[in-house]
Amino acid sequence: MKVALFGTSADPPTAGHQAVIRWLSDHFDWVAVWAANNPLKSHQTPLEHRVAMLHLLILDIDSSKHNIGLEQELSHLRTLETLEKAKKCWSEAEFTLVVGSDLLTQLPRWYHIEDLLQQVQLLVIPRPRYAIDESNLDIVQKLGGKVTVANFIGLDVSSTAYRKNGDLSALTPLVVDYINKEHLYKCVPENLIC
Ligand SMILES: Nc1ncnc2c1ncn2[C@@H]1O[C@H](COP(=O)(O)OP(=O)(O)OP(=O)(O)O)[C@@H](O)[C@H]1O
Ligand SMILES: O=C(O)c1ccc[n+]([C@@H]2O[C@H](COP(=O)([O-])O)[C@@H](O)[C@H]2O)c1
Repeated sequence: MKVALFGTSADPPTAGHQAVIRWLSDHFDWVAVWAANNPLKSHQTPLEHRVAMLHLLILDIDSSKHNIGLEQELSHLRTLETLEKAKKCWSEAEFTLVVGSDLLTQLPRWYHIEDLLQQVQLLVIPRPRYAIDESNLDIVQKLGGKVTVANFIGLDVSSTAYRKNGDLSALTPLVVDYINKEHLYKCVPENLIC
């Protein structure tokens, strides 16, 4: 059984995350998704809201395989700990850690990255504005990464584009409704309540 592991800070989750998850659903037996805090970043919204938005984002995906799970119990600051939890859930699985190409430069700073890379396949999703640089790939491979680059290009949207510029095209309607209902991200230009 091939399990894709896709963690996100989901602050907020975007149409870009949704497109990645949809693509993973077509290519894996099971897609495990969770919202996590990132020890290398600060977050604007409490994790419980980010989980709720991620749930709405996944609900909206029409997957004929019904193989997408919001596996919030996997959430941890360190992906190595997430993997340990995943191994308890799916003892016979082959795990593929999924990251966008922007994370290639960050990965070497992750906790015990060599241990992690030894135990998973690494799938990199090309992302507009983050060209895959051979030297970054090389560094990850030297750390033991068994890297595949997906034949799928992510959307040109990001959580930052919403937080900083109020780019609503980054978000899906259910997530926009949730943000409005819960009065989140009050300082983004679109919301004008700061
Ligand atoms: N549009 C996208 N295409 C491909 N991968 C993406 C896309 N958006 C996010 N990802 C990947 O999803 C994972 C979670 O990303 P994250 O939640 O940090 O989104 P983000 O838009 O980069 O957020 P921020 O702008 O806050 O840094 C990372 O591996 C990231 O590379
Ligand atoms: O293991 C680590 O040291 C580590 C460092 C930074 C990020 N991560 C994980 O990477 C995933 C993507 O994070 P982000 O902030 O880019 O959405 C998420 O599951 C984080 O918990 C993990």
